[in-house]
Amino acid sequence: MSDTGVPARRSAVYLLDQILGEGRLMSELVGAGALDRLAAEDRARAQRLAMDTLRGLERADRLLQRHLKKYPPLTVRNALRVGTVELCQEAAAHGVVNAMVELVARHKRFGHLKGLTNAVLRKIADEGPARWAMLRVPRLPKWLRRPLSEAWGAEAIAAIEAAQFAGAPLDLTAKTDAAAVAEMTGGVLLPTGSVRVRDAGQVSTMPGYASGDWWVQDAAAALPVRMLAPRPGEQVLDLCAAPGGKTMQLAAAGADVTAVDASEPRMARLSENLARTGLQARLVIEDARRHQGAYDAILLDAPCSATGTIRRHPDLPYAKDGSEFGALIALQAELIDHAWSVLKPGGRMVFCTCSLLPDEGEVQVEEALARHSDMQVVPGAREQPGVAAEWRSAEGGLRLRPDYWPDLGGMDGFYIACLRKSG
Ligand SMILES: C[S@@+](CC[C@H](N)C(=O)[O-])C[C@H]1O[C@@H](n2cnc3c(N)ncnc32)[C@H](O)[C@@H]1O
Repeated sequence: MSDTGVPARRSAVYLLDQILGEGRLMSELVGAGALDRLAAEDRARAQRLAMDTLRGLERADRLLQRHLKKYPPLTVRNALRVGTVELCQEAAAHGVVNAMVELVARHKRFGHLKGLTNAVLRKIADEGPARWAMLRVPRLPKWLRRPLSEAWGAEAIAAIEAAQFAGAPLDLTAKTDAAAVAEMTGGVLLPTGSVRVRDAGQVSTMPGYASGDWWVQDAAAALPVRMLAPRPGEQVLDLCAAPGGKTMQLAAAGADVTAVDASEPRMARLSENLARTGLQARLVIEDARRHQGAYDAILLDAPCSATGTIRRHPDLPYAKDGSEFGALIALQAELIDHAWSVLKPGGRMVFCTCSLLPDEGEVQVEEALARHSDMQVVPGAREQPGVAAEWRSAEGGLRLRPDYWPDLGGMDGFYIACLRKSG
């Protein structure tokens, strides 16, 4: 980080302004170059500060409320929030306060609020850390909490929120030898075969990254391909493939993979990932609903609300409001129906989403079964190493939640079902 820490903190505040004020996603902002002018270390630091602040936003606001008669403009409020979260996570108080005061002082319109920033953050430095620990685990915004509570119950939501507040470790999928990857990265081998690394630094400098021995993939996200169980030489279609975590698993298993995705920039990342890992797939940039062919097996990782990934993407509940979910659910059904038309009789398809909403999982499969008389669920596909019986859902799929594996550090929320077409 730069000496003063001001550039990283200023960028963290900018990210928060855009997420909380404009409803933009962190990935969109970073992809559009919001952090390009920072040094690599500052880029990582800015993102970490913004994400930590979003995870702790409710607590930060409660502490700040005590010292503010009225809310300052969003940028200053966000500077106070970042400072509060840092102070309560035991960063050196003088560094944080000085950096935040300097940042506000240099602001073209709000420079006059530097005195307020200084006074408030000094009070937070004195009493904030002790109070922070006594505040409740931050809750999801109501628009998302309500449907999730209806689906999983109050106790589960509290556990899911605790998992989201805790954040996520780094999970890796090995190209060939998971035990060797655990050894080289200092990680632990998880029951399902992924490798988990705690307190990982910069991914690209970790052992085995440049040589393509592994790729980053949450343990839950690694299960759909295990359930599809691709065989060497099989014609496998990976629909909605980018950036390619599952494509690489399919290719590493020896399948003949066609990867389709509508997004050119995301497909460029898939291409880079294949080059780094020395794996091969045929890449097609097109709308999956137009893709033609006849495949032995299909993996459909459909676009969804991504509500299962909030541990890693705490911006999502703030940038979104659920208004686009209806269109996503309709698109998922269209994708299932089209994928089914390019699956050979006797073939199998795994449908999955990184969502916690049953409408994007269990219900989607129940409705697909009603539309397709030649579709059956393959409940046996769930019998994978490390997969617990409690994760099984009634219609034959697998329901994964962030509050599972509490002692191991959780997992992303996912829904997965393996479907067979009558032969
Ligand atoms: C959940 S992500 C896929 C993640 C990927 N399977 C992996 O494991 O890395 C969903 C993808 O669907 C793509 N997508 C959305 N609508 C699409 C469509 N109509 N046709 C093809 N791809 C689409 C998005 O570009 C995005 O890359």
